[in-house]
Amino acid sequence: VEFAAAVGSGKGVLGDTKSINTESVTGTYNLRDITKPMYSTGGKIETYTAKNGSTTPGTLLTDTDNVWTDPAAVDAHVYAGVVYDYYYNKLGRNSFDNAGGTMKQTVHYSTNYNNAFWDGTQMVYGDGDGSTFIAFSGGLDVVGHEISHGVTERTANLTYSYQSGALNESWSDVMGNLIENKADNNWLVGEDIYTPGTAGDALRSMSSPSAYGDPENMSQYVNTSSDNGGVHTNSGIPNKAFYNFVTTAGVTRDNAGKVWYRALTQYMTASSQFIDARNATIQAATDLFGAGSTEVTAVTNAWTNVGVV
Ligand SMILES: O=C(O)[C@H](CCc1ccccc1)CC1(C(=O)N[C@@H](Cc2c[nH]c3ccccc23)C(=O)O)CCCC1
Ligand SMILES: [Zn+2]
Repeated sequence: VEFAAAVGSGKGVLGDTKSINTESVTGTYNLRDITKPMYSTGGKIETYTAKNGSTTPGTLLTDTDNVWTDPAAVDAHVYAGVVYDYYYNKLGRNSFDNAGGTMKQTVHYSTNYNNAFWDGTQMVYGDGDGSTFIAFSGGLDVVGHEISHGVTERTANLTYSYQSGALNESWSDVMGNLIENKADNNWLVGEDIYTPGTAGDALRSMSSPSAYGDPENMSQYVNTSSDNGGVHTNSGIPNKAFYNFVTTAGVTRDNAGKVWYRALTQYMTASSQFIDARNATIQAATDLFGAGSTEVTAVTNAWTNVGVV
């Protein structure tokens, strides 16, 4: 068969060896995953390299022996598959567009690029400068965060500024955390790719946003025009609300994810403010678990605790 699914191997950014879904094409291998349900309608996961330039998507990565030696590419590819699986299996969503759209990502964007982003159609990952950051695709929560921007854009499409932008940011942090699902119930964001020389630090904390100088109550909302109105800072308030909700006795991580996803896709809109997110998550929990449920009580208290009432 000319185009066949194959399984290769390679080391990720943190040096861990993992299997990779690739495509074999007469004597060479493409970094293309054709094993997902979306393949029935042509959807794939494809990983490209910008070769330290800034043209995307760049060049589809290939390899001659299916043993891959580009850690940033290995993780971008494998983690995109993990994100696809979460949305498909847990939330019934078929790729970022819910239409089985091919997921593309580009690694080695620019030089020493200390960031990653969703560009409206694909994920783009920098390599970091090696001291403040290492390759951004090495963080599963980061990959989940970026792909979730694609989900948000195709659903509520929360305007990326001020309160709606902070909600946009928070929903990406929440989904990234749910997908990463670390055993130690880690509530940090970007911990795997931030400051390789310092253990235990991160970009943000969802359980204690204030540990990183971010607000965790409406009374601490930061009025600023920088960073599109502080979207990466004020996200601490809805992030803390989610943390409150998911850590309430009787609320599971899977059910919390269902509530957050239903709120985003059924009730929130581009101009939603924090109060609208409160109402959307209460309504979603009511839809899913009933008016007097543990989940409804928990989510109501979660927002009240952060001063969104
Ligand atoms: O997706 C996002 O929200 C962030 C994308 C930011 C961006 C937007 C547009 C063009 C370029 C970059 C990327 C991430 C982020 O939170 N970035 C923060 C923190 C950060 C990363 N690298 C930095 C370098 C300097 C200052 C802050 C940062 C930011 O851009 O604020 C998300 C998870 C990890 C990286
Ligand atoms: Zn983001």
